[in-house]
Amino acid sequence: MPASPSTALLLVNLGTPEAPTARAVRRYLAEFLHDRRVVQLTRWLWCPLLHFAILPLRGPKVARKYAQIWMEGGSPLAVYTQRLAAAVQQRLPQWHVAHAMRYGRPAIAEVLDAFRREGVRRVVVLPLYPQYSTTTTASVADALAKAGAGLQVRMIERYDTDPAWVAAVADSIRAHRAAHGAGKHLLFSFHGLPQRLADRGDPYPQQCEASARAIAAGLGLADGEWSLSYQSRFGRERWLQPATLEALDALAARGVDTVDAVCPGFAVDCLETLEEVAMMLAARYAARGGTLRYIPCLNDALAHADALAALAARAAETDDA
Ligand SMILES: C=CC1=C(C)c2cc3[nH]c(cc4nc(cc5[nH]c(cc1n2)c(C)c5CCC(=O)O)C(CCC(=O)O)=C4C)c(C)c3C=C
Ligand SMILES: [Fe+2]
Ligand SMILES: [Fe+2]
Repeated sequence: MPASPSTALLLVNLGTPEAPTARAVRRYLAEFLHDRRVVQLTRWLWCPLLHFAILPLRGPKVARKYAQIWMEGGSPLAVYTQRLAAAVQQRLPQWHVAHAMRYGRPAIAEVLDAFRREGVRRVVVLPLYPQYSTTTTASVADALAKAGAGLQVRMIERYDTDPAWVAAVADSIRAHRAAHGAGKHLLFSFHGLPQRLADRGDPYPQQCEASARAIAAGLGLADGEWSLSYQSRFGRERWLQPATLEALDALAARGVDTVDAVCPGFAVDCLETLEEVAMMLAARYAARGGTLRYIPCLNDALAHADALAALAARAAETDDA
């Protein structure tokens, strides 16, 4: 695209609490879990359950988890998303690059308002979810439909097998293994999803499989040297299988003493990678006599920023064609 100051790139992530406190976590979860894309139960059933059971119980419990990973600048998801946007801005000097959160702040609507005030006319929106899901990517599209009036908005729906992104993840795994030693097995752990949504056509699991296969191929791994699982289950219904916790228990039972775990569904590190995988699941693996080495997300790595900037530039060129 002919780069012009009237074009902007908006990186959108999920959102995260403003503080590691029960109150802030309740506020964040209340907005998140009222989204019908995320929870589809009818309101009369879901609202009492949410307000009188889930938020009061989960607020303090989850706040304690956030407290363990909190960074000087805030929640890791917020800090790394901000740094990633700054790194992408360096690669696209002619563009306005900003980030927003689907839940909480900076809100998508407020960033789009700022763009309008700055004279932006075209916005490429890149949800920081490599794999499309109705629960995440489509929810960003909903927010854009409400807040995007007067702007020419183009959303990048997926980048699950984008060659530059795949190479960036594969290189980060290779570098981590070179520095810390290679585990006997590489586990790709993706955020889970209710099986019901996959049965209704959510393409998320197929795209997770495509990402894992492409990254494993980039690393030259044979079939038995890697596997895929789904983490972060919420609620009681059946989620995608196999669950990461059970996959790790099975690897431990097989006597696999060192496992490398990587989470290529998460653009940046967050509660689900840093607390659940790198702390909780690693401790559980250690209790079974093994070692789980967590390989961080791409975060604000140069190769990540390059891959996302190239995706944005291509999306804008497609518009011009
Ligand atoms: C209610 C069900 C949930 C669905 C469906 C879901 C899908 C989904 N989520 C992500 C990415 C992230 N989720 C994060 C946290 C998180 N997710 C849920 C629930 C669902 N997610 C909850 C309740 C929470 C909050 C933590 C908790 O209470 O356990 C995060 C991390 C946020 C942070 O602040 O660090 C991310 C990122 C994807 C990609 C996805 C679709 C498949
Ligand atoms: Fe409610
Ligand atoms: Fe989630």
